[in-house]
Amino acid sequence: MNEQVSSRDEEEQRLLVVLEQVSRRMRKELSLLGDRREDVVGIRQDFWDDVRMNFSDSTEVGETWSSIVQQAELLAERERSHRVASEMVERLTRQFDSPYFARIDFAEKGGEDEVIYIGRASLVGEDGETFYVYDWRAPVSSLFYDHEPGPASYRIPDGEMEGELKLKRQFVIRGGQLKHLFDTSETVGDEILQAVLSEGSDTAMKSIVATIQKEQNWIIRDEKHKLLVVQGAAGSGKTSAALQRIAYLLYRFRQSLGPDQIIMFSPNPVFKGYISRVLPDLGEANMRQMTFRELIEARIGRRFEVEDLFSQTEILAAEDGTPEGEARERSVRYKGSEHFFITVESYLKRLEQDGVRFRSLRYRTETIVSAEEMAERFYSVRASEGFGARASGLRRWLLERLKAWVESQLDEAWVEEAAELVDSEDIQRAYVDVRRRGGFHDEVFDDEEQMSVRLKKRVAEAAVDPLVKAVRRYRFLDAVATYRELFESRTLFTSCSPDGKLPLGWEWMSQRSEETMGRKAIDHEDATPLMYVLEALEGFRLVEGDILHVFVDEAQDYSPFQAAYLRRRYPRARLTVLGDFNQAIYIQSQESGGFSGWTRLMAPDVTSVLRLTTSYRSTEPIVQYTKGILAAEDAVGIIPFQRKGEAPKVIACKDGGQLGDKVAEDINGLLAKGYGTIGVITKTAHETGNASALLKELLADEVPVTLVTGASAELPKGVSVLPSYLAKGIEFDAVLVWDASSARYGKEKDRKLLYTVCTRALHVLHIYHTGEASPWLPEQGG
Ligand SMILES: Nc1ncnc2c1ncn2[C@@H]1O[C@H](COP(=O)(O)OP(=O)(O)OP(=O)(O)O)[C@@H](O)[C@H]1O
Repeated sequence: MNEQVSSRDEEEQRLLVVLEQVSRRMRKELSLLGDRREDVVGIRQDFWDDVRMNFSDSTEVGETWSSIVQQAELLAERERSHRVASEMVERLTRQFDSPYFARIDFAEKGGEDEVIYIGRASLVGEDGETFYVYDWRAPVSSLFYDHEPGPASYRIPDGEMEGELKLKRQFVIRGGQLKHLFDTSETVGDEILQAVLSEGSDTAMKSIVATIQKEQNWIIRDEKHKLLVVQGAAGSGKTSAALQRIAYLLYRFRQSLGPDQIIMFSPNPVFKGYISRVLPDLGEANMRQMTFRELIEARIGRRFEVEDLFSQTEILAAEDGTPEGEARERSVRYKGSEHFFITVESYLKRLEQDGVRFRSLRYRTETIVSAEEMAERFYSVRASEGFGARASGLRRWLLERLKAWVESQLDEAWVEEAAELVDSEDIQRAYVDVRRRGGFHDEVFDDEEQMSVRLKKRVAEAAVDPLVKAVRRYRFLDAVATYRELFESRTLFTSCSPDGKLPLGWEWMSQRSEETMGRKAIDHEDATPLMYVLEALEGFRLVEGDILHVFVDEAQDYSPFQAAYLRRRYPRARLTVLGDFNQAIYIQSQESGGFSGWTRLMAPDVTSVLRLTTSYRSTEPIVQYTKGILAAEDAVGIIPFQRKGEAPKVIACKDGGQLGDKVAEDINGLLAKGYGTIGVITKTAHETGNASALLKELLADEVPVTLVTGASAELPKGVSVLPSYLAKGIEFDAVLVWDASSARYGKEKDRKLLYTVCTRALHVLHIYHTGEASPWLPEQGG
């Protein structure tokens, strides 16, 4: 019997032992769950029976109340333990399917060999001491990811545990059956990684626990740095590593960190849906997810019409080459820059002395409090108190002024007249009010008088109610006017700018802000600076101090200004920032080469910049081909993972009609071959509409064609037609590029966009074009 066969037998035996343990636990949990479920249902049904309802006097009411509270608490407790038990059952079900994926034999220095099995979750025997399986996040498990057999060590709370790694074995277990077993000398065996990567893609991302690579493991387990910046090639596993890192942090700091204290910034709603299954599959709850757009909407979207990044991109593409387009592009680049951030910062410093603009409180034509009075009050508080104390002081004072104004109006004719006209419901309320205050007793004879005062007061209060609400929300600060001032006064701008200069095109920007903000429209490039000014004036009262980890994916697409804003908004958070400068497709961040805005956010000693170079997503021919799209110096650090596949194809078409026909034919062929997800990627949303309409016409009804828009949150199986910027971060079995002609992708700035589009492919890449092909497509394609 050779060694491999005997170890297979042994492992099968051992698997049975583990599965027996899992099923024992399962039986126990299920019976507990059954009991608890009955409990919960029982309590719900008897809830009101067991509550002693008695409202005859105040003591009885008190007792009734406490018996309600008691029942509710009991119910909550049972429901909580019911939830915990059902989560446990879910976990055990997953464990029954595949309890572990690796084994390591490790001997501590001078110690015995220890056999350790590693899985998605740990499994401890009923004695509480036998570790059948270790969680992949346990300290000892890092041996599996970091080392080959030989001398090895792993981190423990008070140092390093050194020893020798004697065996490293990988398993594929599915449905409780041992499918494959490999002993490996590589860090993590290529066989399994090959197998995983050759699978068809799904509509949602999968976890990579069993095949995490060494460099990825560093990202996942880093605890030392406050700012982790990862530059990684397309498909190198940045997003995967980020999600595994979240799972790791939730495990490592489970006493002090919850999923609601972690926030992930995603590039678009489609991506949000795409990654939402990974953490639940790992048995953890999802972190909060947001797009930067949602942040803007929440902060200023209710009051203004704020342009989004996608519309801005489409407009810039449409106006490309025109003088208007060039001026706009310059403004977009500038307003995202660090130069502008510093300018705004020093403007804010000046505003501490003077210059904040306010909005008067007016009722009809009467000014209740003028902007000048507010300014005087605001600046009467010492600057050292900060904007926050000044603004909240002013807010309090304004609320009092509004109250006083209500009192002062009671004898005014407009109030008296309006009070005569109030409806019966108001009279009723006034009556209740007066009664509550002790009115309508025999000895009191001014009830009528009181009623009338009450009614008048209600009238005056209702009149200023919108003002009170606005003051509560700090609307008296005119952030827009304050911000616009920077583009109204040349001398003001130059005095704040770090080099004392106006940016090129300042006049154009000045005119533009008059046109847009004058009609309550905010260009996307103004949204973050405006938000920043607004929040600064309010003293950053809405900063989210409870967030402890912020993850930013596709970080190359954020402007330095946005990076600085996020840092400010989450002051206590550690940042994990992941991106690829080769995929910087938005004008707003191209100036900074994609990253400098991030790497300078924190001090160098708490910052770590890491690189991921191996590209796992695409086959080797696709990686080699897409490297050729980039400038030679940008393509240097991209290494394909060796996985075979067909060479990408470039297909010339006579015109749009022929292009549609050929793509449709291609789709039929690919579906027949079993490819589950096919992405037809256009440059802009405008083309997407046409392409999907055409394909729906050409393809049989049963072929599922979905038009993916900015609002979609789900990526379906079958054929998705989507614009380039919504394809960010996601992947398809086959990518069909819709019209990569030189007319569409001819400029230098289209190069990275084309690269981003083509790198979405796992197995098949077909590039269609009409007329001349994009100059960025490498020769060897056809
Ligand atoms: N260690 C790994 N084991 C298995 N699969 C992996 C591993 N690392 C990455 N992959 C796979 O490679 C693909 C790309 O990963 P991911 O989306 O995380 O890369 P990315 O760097 O964020 O890509 P991009 O920047 O192009 O959006 C995914 O299908 C992922 O599952």
